[in-house]
Amino acid sequence: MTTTPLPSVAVVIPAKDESARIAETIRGVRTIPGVAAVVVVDDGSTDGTDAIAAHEGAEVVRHARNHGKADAMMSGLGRVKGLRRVGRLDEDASVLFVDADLEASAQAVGALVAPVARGEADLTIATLPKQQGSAGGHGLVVSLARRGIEELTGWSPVQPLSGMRCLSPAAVAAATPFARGWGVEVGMTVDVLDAGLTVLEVPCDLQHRVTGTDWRSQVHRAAQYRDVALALGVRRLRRRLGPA
Ligand SMILES: O=c1ccn([C@@H]2O[C@H](COP(=O)(O)OP(=O)(O)O[C@H]3O[C@H](CO)[C@@H](O)[C@H](O)[C@H]3O)[C@@H](O)[C@H]2O)c(=O)[nH]1
Ligand SMILES: O=C(O)[C@H](O)COP(=O)(O)O
Repeated sequence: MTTTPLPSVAVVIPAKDESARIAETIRGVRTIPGVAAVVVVDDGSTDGTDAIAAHEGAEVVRHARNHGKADAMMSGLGRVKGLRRVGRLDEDASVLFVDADLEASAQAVGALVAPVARGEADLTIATLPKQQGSAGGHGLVVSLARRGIEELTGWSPVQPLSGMRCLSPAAVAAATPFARGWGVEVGMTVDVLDAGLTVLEVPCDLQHRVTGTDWRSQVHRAAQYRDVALALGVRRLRRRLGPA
C-alpha cells in the first residue's frame, strides 16, 4: 500500500522571557505530524529561554536585545530559509508560527496544517476558546484590528490578533516583510488577502497566558493599539498611492 508523504512543516516560535513555558510548548508542537524543524527565536530574553529551548533540541536563534515579535518572526523565517538551503527542509514546506506560552495545548495548532497542505488555504489562523482566568481588556485593540481588516479587505475575522498561523510559501512571500511589533498579524492578513490568496480561521483548543488588568498589561495594550493602527495606516496609504 502506498501512502502519501506527510507535508513538512517548519515551526517558528518567537519567545521573550518564556523560560517557564517554552519546554512544554516545544514538546507540544513536536507531536504534530510533519513537523521537520522547530525554530525558537529568543528575542532578547534574560531568563535563559534560549538554553532551555536548545536543551529541548530546538534550532535557536538569539537576538542580543529585544526587537519585538515581528522581528523575531522574520529572524525565524531567515533560519527556515537556511534549513531549506542545506536540504534539511523541503522547498514547499509550510511555516507554522506558534506563540511560546501555549505549553502542552500547543499540540492543537496541528489543526492549522492540513488545510494549507491540501491547498485549501494559504493562511490558516487559530481561533481560541474562552480562556481560563479573566482577561482584562475592553476589546479596543481587537475591534480596531477587526474593523481595519474589514475596511481594507471586506473580510471580518473573528480573532484578528491570533498569533498561531500556518503559511504556505506563497503566503510567506506575500506577507513579508512583516509590519512591525504587534502589527504583524493585521498586516499579514491584509497582505495575504491583497495577493488574492485564501485565508481561513480554524478553531483550535488552545490555552495561553491572558493579558490582565495591571498597569503592565495596559502598557502592553497601548503598544498593541499603536502597532495595529500603524500597520493599518501604512496599508490605507498604499491603497491611496497605488502600486509602487
Ligand atoms: O518583544 C517580544 C514580545 C513577545 N514576544 C513573543 O511573542 C509571543 C506573543 O506574545 P504575548 O505577550 O503572549 O502576546 P499577547 O498579549 O497574548 O498577544 C496577542 O496579540 C498579539 C498581537 O497584538 C499576537 O501577536 C499574539 O499572538 C496574541 O496572543 C510570545 O511567544 C512572546 O514570548 C516576542 O518574541 N518579543
Ligand atoms: O487582552 C487582549 O485580548 C489583548 O491585549 C487586546 O486587548 P483589547 O481587549 O483592548 O482588545
